[in-house]
Amino acid sequence: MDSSVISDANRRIIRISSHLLPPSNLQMGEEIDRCGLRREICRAKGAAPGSKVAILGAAGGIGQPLALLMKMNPLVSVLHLYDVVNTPGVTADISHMDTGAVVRGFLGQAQLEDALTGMDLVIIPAGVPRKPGMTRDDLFNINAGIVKTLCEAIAKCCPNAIVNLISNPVNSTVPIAAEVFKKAGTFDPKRLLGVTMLDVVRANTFVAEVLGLDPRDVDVPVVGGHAGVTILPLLSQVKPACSFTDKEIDYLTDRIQNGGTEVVEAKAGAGSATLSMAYAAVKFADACLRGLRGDAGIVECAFVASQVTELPFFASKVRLGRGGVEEIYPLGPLNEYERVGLDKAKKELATSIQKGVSFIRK
Ligand SMILES: NC(=O)C1=CN([C@@H]2O[C@H](COP(=O)(O)OP(=O)(O)OC[C@H]3O[C@@H](n4cnc5c(N)ncnc54)[C@H](O)[C@@H]3O)[C@@H](O)[C@H]2O)C=CC1
Ligand SMILES: O=C([O-])CC(=O)C(=O)O
Repeated sequence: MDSSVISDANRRIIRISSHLLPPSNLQMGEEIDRCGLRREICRAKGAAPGSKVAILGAAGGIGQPLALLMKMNPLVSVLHLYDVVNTPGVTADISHMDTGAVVRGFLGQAQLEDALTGMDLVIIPAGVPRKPGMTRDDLFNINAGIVKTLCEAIAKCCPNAIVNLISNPVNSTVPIAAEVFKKAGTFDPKRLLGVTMLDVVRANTFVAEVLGLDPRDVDVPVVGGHAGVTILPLLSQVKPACSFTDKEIDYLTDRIQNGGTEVVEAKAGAGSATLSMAYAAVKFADACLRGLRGDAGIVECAFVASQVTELPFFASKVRLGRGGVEEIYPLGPLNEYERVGLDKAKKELATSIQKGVSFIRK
């Protein structure tokens, strides 16, 4: 086991760079803080109110800024950072922030169960990102196995946690997670949410640009899924109420559906959206945490098990509450342009969902 990681579960605590405290100096059961002092010397802090949150893939391009932003979230009392690489450094760094959440790092498969035990919310940005020329589905072969392994551990260690799944292709990874949970007997459709918030964030931004408004005042429902034509912005339902020319509708639909590719191409091989995704993930996680706390009227779009269409999973507006997804809203009236888009979206989604399901059932 790597001893350079902060881990209460092993009663082994190192709060500085591991090179200052060689792992070989530590015995199981020893508790040492940054000055080499035993932990019992430090005065105990009462348990802070708030939720316990784990990020799986916390050392990655999304994971690091996501960890930073979750450490700043006052609804978080404990923040567990898990990855297969680099968590000691990320954890040491983030843990110096003078905000309330207690941060602990976990490195490698051997510490996955400790990372998950007791968590209320698990956010998963683990997995490989796209390079130019790839589709999200091209990530399936690697990311499907990663999501499977992580979800098996969630089913075992925190079966009641809310899961926010970011890893692509979301249209397939959410069905994979559902199948893993079903196999383990822990599936609760209210608690598994594919994160499509970045599509909404982009849609709000691009629509606000066209309308000459502040994006914070704009609300665009984006339904369907999270890849290409499955990303369906409902421009007829934008708030505040407005109208668009045909040219604006074509431009906005194309830009929203291909926002991810725009970033992948601009990064030219260095990955996909990370900073805007971390922002979107935190916006979504914060909504889930406010729901868990019992706040009323929290509505966001997410890719969930659904009966809104004939497909078993679909992204649409959902109301979040203490149990996770408490209500799934129908799509509302669609215009002809959106009905055509919906048919295209459903066709591709059906294939992607089936691919995820078959990966586990095979
Ligand atoms: N849902 C959405 O809207 C979006 C999804 N994504 C997806 O998020 C995923 C992550 O993207 P980035 O952070 O940019 O990639 P990245 O490569 O920078 O980071 C991924 C992290 O996952 C870790 N990882 C790999 N295998 C793991 C395992 N078995 N357990 C735990 N951690 C593991 C890696 O070590 C790495 O630190 C990609 O699949 C990407 O396509 C990206 C942007 C938006
Ligand atoms: O495009 C990608 O590969 C990453 C992603 O999902 C997004 O930015 O929407």
